[in-house]
Amino acid sequence: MSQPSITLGTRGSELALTQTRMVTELLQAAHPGLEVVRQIIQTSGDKRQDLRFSEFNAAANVDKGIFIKELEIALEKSEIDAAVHSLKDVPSDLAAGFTIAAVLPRAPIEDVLITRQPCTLETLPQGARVGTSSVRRAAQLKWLRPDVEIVEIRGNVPTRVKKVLGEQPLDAVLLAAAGLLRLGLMKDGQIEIEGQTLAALTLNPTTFLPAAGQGAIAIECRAGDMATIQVLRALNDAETEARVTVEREFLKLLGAGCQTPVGAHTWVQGDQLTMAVRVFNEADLSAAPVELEATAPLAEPKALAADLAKQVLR
Ligand SMILES: NCc1[nH]cc(CCC(=O)O)c1CC(=O)O
Repeated sequence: MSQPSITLGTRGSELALTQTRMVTELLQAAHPGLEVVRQIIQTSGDKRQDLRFSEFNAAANVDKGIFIKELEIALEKSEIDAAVHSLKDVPSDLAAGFTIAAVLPRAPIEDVLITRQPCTLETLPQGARVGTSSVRRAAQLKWLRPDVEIVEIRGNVPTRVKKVLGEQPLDAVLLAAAGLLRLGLMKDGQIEIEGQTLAALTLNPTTFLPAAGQGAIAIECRAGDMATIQVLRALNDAETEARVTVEREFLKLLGAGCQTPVGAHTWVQGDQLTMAVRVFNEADLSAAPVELEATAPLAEPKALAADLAKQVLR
């Protein structure tokens, strides 16, 4: 009898490979004897790391799934059975014919402020130069600290961390805690990189709102592939699923992509799900954001998203 097997597609970045290793181990634990094969696929997002931030955002706006399109093509051709993604990078309006079969238990959702000396958003030096590749982070930081200068940075996570080192260093960079933790770069409020120690302040998600889906790993497959869906479903975390469903549904109802300046923070208390959102005006990032919060039964994440989206669009 041939051994059952599943082929996982992934991007080739260190973070993507780490996340795929996590999925592989969880699949093998849930299904003893299952063979898990890995296939690395380069995406157009990986090829465009040389583009400037604004050009990249323009490209990403036209083509929302810049980090996932090639993986979906491989799924369509049955070259892979499932694709492992950072959910944050997956468009909220998933292409037809695909489904997110499982989301892993969520990692910390917060953003992190990385500096050479310990520092907060309040004590960042006047006029500090801060690197980010996210309009959501840029808009929120400018809102809290109008004096800072946002510097567009690109590249993978370690490359971005290193922007606070070297010859003309930035004063700070902002990155997701999840990626730093998964890469083993951050521990006890510090980052160790190239023999240097940096300060890493985890930002309170009620003050600095994370991206929808931040910290969640999603596994996507063909919507009609029931055998694969069943295998993947064993890894799904119900609470994470409810939270990311409301966050992503909210983005979708706003017609927003991964580059839209929207922060969303969700939490679960008993059988109640709450979401706080902060929505900036894409055409005028310096305008005051709309800030709202609402609660609904945990079992009705889409109703909660619709309620908040209606209020924002009003
Ligand atoms: N867009 C890049 C990206 N996609 C997912 C993560 C981190 C891991 C996560 O949020 O799940 C990152 C890097 C970052 O924003 O710091």
